[in-house]
Amino acid sequence: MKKINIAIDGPAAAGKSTIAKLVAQKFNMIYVDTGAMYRAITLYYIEQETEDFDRLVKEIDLKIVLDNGQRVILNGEDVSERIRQNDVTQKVSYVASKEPVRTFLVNEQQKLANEKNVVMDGRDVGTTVLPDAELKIYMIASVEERALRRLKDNELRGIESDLESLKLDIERRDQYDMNREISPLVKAEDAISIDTTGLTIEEVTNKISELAKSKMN
Ligand SMILES: Nc1ncnc2c1ncn2[C@@H]1O[C@H](COP(=O)(O)OP(=O)(O)O)[C@@H](O)[C@H]1O
Ligand SMILES: Nc1ccn([C@@H]2O[C@H](COP(=O)(O)OP(=O)(O)O)[C@@H](O)[C@H]2O)c(=O)n1
Repeated sequence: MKKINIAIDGPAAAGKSTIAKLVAQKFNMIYVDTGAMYRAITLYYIEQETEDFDRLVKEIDLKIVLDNGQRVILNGEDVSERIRQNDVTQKVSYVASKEPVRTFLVNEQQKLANEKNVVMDGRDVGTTVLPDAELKIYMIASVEERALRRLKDNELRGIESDLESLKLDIERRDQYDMNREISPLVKAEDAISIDTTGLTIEEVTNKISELAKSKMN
């Protein structure tokens, strides 16, 4: 079987990470959550209280541990759970729109995918990080369904939220991500769109697995 890279992009809470993780497990590939990397820099931004993004990316000590899921280590501390909190979610799209932040992380992500065999999810993976990925998916779902899914996620994680605010937050973040100047969220021309509204996790995983198999042969 041929080694390939798979890029999964799309708006907030469309199911990208859930499906990317399962597809990676199925084919013994490495799963990379690029959103978590933007979230980690955002946490550092909140802690440092500075708008000097050049300084932030120079100083940051960010380690991505890629075994069995992904752990994010910021300055020696595992922040994998912390970066899901509301304060980070509120600011992440702003921080992710800054040029030094994007240049730094795209470079890190390209290094992670250098040997192929990764399933990487985010907003600009198919367009910017891995434009040569063998399979590109653009995953969408209705805002209502995405907000409901995130509500359940938050309940499980013990994060307080309500449906209406989640819907507003998802819409606001999508608008910001789609309209920023540098590598905005957009479907790559050669990406395959999958609308997961009303589909089960298994159905989406199977669909993408079939596509992946056809690229590996
Ligand atoms: N068909 C589906 N595809 C993907 N995720 C689904 C589906 N149905 C329900 N979910 C749930 O929706 C949530 C999606 O969140 P996540 O994978 O973090 O999305 P994203 O990475 O796009 O932000 C998960 O809790 C997952 O269990
Ligand atoms: N490749 C990426 C991944 C995330 N991001 C930014 O990081 C934010 C958080 O990404 P995420 O994947 O954790 O978002 P969720 O949909 O999981 O909440 C997004 O809203 C984008 O602003 C990005 O700009 N480029």
